[in-house]
Amino acid sequence: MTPTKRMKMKMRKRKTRRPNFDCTCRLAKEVCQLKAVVNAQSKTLSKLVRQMKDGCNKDEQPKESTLCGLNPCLKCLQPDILYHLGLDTETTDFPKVFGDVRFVCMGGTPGRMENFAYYLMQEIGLKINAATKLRDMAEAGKRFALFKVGPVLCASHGMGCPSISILLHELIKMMHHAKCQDPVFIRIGTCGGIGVDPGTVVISSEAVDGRLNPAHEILVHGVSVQHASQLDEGLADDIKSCHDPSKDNYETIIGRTMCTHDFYEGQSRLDGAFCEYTPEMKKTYLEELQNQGVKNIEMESLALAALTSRANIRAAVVCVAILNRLNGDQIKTPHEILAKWEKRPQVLVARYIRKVLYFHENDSDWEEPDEDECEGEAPEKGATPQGGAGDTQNAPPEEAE
Ligand SMILES: O=P(O)(O)O[C@H]1O[C@H](CO)[C@@H](O)[C@H]1O
Ligand SMILES: O=c1cc[nH]c(=O)[nH]1
Repeated sequence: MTPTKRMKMKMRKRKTRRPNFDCTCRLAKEVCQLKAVVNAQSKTLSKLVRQMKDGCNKDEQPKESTLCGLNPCLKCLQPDILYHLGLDTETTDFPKVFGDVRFVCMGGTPGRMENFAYYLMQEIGLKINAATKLRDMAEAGKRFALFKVGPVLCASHGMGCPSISILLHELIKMMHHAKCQDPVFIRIGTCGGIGVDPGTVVISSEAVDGRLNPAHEILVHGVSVQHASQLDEGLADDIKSCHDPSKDNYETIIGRTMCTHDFYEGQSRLDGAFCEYTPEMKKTYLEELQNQGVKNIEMESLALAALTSRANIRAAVVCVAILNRLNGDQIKTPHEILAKWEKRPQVLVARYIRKVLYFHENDSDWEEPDEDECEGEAPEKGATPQGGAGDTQNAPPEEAE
């Protein structure tokens, strides 16, 4: 047989085998996915059994939350009404419903946070089947969206410090009433980069205002009050360590974040409805920010940093830069690319949460699942989990970008 004939026959054979191959591959993936979920759940079960054995005589129910510095009058509010979340302490048993919360993740839009909740469900092994539906727990408040995935709350915060402040007051009270222990608050968002490539993930070391002052200023009784806006350095490092340069084709950096109360003039844009400065003045200002170690600009970090540190809550801000402000103001990147970039902070934070939930110092069998075997993006809401051929000991397979 001539080499060309042999090749043609091989190709024909390959073609006829393809449907079978695809089917086996899909089946194998589904089996692995299921295996991983079962593994993750049996892990949680063993942990519970271990806790039961270890701590039968211990008092398991904490008496108070670990939060501090809160309003002393909270105990007099019976019920306490969290108006914008549409929840109150009379009709909801906070310790029962929210007592297990360990992470509170926030981002600007309800859609992003709903997607993130579904993604997390899969990543932390709580997605039993593709039809699992999440309920918006703050629907009655008609302001913010709130989803709960096991120990993780996912909330939308709208735009700007006034909006996120209202959410934070109510979430912090929720953590207090629910007697939560050491909850960690993380904002996953978008930002304008300063001298960084679009698509880069910036984790904030601290939040500063337009004067580079690391404080969130509010007016109380007409008097200016400033609250320090430090963020948790260790947490920022832990989240950064979840970036894997060999697999993630983008950079993750830590730097100062400037937080403004406006997207246009506050961020020295030239494309707002009003502009009373020159392009040269803008250039000088942004370059000064860059010289001072500012890596990005967004609009909520000051309030988040200040309110959480007042309550003794560890917090982080993880944002993807959707443009480099040194190169322009308008966001021209196509929507599909923006949507891809928006998932980068989510993937990083999901990895961090998985690590905290599934890694126990005493466990010798911790094994990061092999991401090479998992293909695809973080899924859209309600989508069937894809990829995940990794057979893991502890956690379900992780979706890679
Ligand atoms: O991507 P999100 O979380 O909405 O955050 C950023 O995007 C909004 C401006 O477009 C501001 O809220 C800013 O902080
Ligand atoms: O430039 C930007 C982009 C996103 N969010 C901001 O606040 N500014």
